[in-house]
Amino acid sequence: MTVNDNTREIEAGIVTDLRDRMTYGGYLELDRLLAAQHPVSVPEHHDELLFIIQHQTSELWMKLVLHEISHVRELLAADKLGEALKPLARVKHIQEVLTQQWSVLATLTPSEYAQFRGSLGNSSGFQSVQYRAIEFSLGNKNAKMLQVFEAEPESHAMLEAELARPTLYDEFLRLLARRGLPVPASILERDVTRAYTMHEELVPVIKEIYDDPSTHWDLYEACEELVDIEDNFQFWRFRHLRVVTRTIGMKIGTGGSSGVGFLQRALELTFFPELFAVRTEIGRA
Ligand code: HEM
Ligand SMILES: N[C@@H](CC(=O)c1ccccc1NC=O)C(=O)O
Repeated sequence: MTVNDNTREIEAGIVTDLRDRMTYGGYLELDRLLAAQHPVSVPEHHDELLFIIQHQTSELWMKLVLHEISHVRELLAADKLGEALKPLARVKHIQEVLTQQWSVLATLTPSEYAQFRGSLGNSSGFQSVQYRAIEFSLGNKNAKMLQVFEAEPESHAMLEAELARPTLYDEFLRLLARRGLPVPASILERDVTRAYTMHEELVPVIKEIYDDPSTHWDLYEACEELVDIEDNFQFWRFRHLRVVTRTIGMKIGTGGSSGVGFLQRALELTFFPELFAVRTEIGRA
């Protein structure tokens, strides 16, 4: 019964005796999750908790991105393109959350950050193994990045495995070839431990899809999902760059890089070059 005291009645059916039952906190291991925020500044700076949580939530979403990209690659290898479109769309939405989230950290002023930046030592996002694995899985491979993880054998092994694995785009192009599209052999046989680079000969193959979407509808849809994913990746990089610029200006990074200049150069990278190059050709004779 709702009495007019603006209070919701707890229904009789609601389980309140939770001894020996699965609970919310138990299932989610919240005791461990919520005990993992340890500011290192002394005295503790109020805003360091924001900094930690922004990174930890990003790492949780990155874990899911990797999980989904792995799944998509397995589905593509099994010729299940239709099924792969759902997890691919999920990746895109996670990226949107990750990009939106920058606005929370942007409330950190340069003065506040300067008060605890010194406590971070040489730690840096550059050392994020999951971030590097996502970059690798999308085609931005670089064996030199493994050096950073030599002191962390598990991370090193994970990244080494990712380096050797065909990328999302490799799997997609292999599927195109199995579908009868004339994907050049030089691409299908490429050394997958190297960064993917532009292959001009692939552009007319992709153009076949864009010139006749109804014949290749699922391929067409997949190409556009990949373009969304590259766009979203660039939006994340750009937001990072802007937050870094407003927070530390032109200071060098804690990881030892030049800072803003180094991050700026990442904006020149591309995962799926032919999917962008084809746009110049569409509608041309
Ligand atoms: C005030 C906030 C931040 C500042 C000032 C900052 C600054 C920097 C700088 C200067 C670098 C270049 C490497 C270095 O020399 O340290 C870097 C790299 C990186 N940061 Fe941040 N960062 C911030 C927040 C974040 C957050 C919230 C994340 C999310 C996980 C993140 C992830 C990364 C990643 C993945 C890299 C490597 C990028 C690449 O290799 O292109 N950063 N950051
Ligand atoms: N590289 C940043 C420090 C930083 O942002 C950071 C430090 C520890 C863990 C993650 C970080 N995030 C991104 O680089 C800086 O130079 O201020």
